[in-house]
Amino acid sequence: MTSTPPAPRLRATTRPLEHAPDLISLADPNAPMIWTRGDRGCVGVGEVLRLSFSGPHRFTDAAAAWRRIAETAIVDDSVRMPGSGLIALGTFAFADESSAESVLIVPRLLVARHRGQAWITEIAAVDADPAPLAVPDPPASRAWEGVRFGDRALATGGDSVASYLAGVREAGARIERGEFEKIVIARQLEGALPGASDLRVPLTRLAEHYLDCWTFAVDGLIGASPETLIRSTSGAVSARVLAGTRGRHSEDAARDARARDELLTSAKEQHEHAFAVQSVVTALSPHVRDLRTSEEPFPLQLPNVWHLATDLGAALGEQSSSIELVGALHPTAAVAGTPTATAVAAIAELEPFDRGRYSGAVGWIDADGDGEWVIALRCAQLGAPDAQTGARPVVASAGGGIVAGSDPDHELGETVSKFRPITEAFAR
Ligand SMILES: C=C(O[C@H]1C=CC=C(C(=O)O)[C@@H]1O)C(=O)O
Repeated sequence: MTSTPPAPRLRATTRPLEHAPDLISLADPNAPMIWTRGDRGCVGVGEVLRLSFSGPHRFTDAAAAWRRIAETAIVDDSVRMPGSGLIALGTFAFADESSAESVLIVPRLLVARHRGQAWITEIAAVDADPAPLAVPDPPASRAWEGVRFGDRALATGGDSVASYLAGVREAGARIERGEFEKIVIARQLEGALPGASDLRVPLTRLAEHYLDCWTFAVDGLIGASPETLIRSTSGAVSARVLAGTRGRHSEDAARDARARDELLTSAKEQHEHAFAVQSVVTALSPHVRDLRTSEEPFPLQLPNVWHLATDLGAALGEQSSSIELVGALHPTAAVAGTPTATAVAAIAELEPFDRGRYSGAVGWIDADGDGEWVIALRCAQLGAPDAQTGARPVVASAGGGIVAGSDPDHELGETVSKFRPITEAFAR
């Protein structure tokens, strides 16, 4: 279960920078710590504190541990922007039983920008010597040979695509029998990243192509997610719910427009989307006031897919930190199903792997508990380097919502579109 060392007392000092540096270029090529979207975001350099959590109480444990650290910290912040002062980046596993660690990491230096403004934060134990408040030089470029992905070998030795299709068919049969209404079934790809690869290459590609997504790298989890689980800033809360997908046809404008219109008018996709919105509204309602949603689902255009999207806004009704809100919302019907508990139990039965952090949460939290968290989608997890070759395993995951009438082959095609951000970013 969760194990946390006694929390050191931290000091965080934030000062403005005259120029906004290129964030990704400053990241550690081997272990990048990045959170960025368009002209906003931050890069962490070095690590002062790492807290690990696991099991069913990982969110409440993390919220409590962070509250203790924030309460005793000395924060000297002359910038006062979202993401200035004391910050931790984090990633949380999908399943209560997952063997993947959930972590909060406090970087030693954090360089951040928000539109035209930029700043630097130095964080250390109160009794440690302060580091200079200067932007470090970008690390030298390294090689990039890329990753060739293939279907992930099953522990049982079977065919992973056949196993995915069987899982989708079985899910459909259970929906017909009335066991649940919606379930999200995923599959995995795997590859090997050569030793000494520069992970700033795939991160730059993700950030440049997926402008409506948060590009992230936290503890080896790398991706670009379009789905905001929760953003909380000074009492205002927002979220973006996605469910319902069509692959893009960027080479053929008429076909692409048909795919979008089909998505908007499909009763099945609207039904699948409604489950996801309802799960967020139900989970968020006890924590907020004045909850409002966009009138109708709108088409969100990404380079690889169209999604049905609904934006939510509300006022925070009580003193919940952003991690507590993540814990209340997770897992939404966009990654689990409806009803939640039945769907989660069936996922454990029908998917022949531990999802790890895929479809969990990734984001950041500040000393006031404010933060931004997305659902960890369109992502891959890097493993430990091989002792001899230095190569690291990379596992990518993608899934889709199954409702009454879902077609297994269509669902398989949808996962191919959802893998594209990762397979293309990690290509040679
Ligand atoms: C589960 C995934 O996507 C979710 C988010 C948006 C649309 C989805 C869908 O249409 O099925 C999924 O609910 C994934 O990308 O692996």
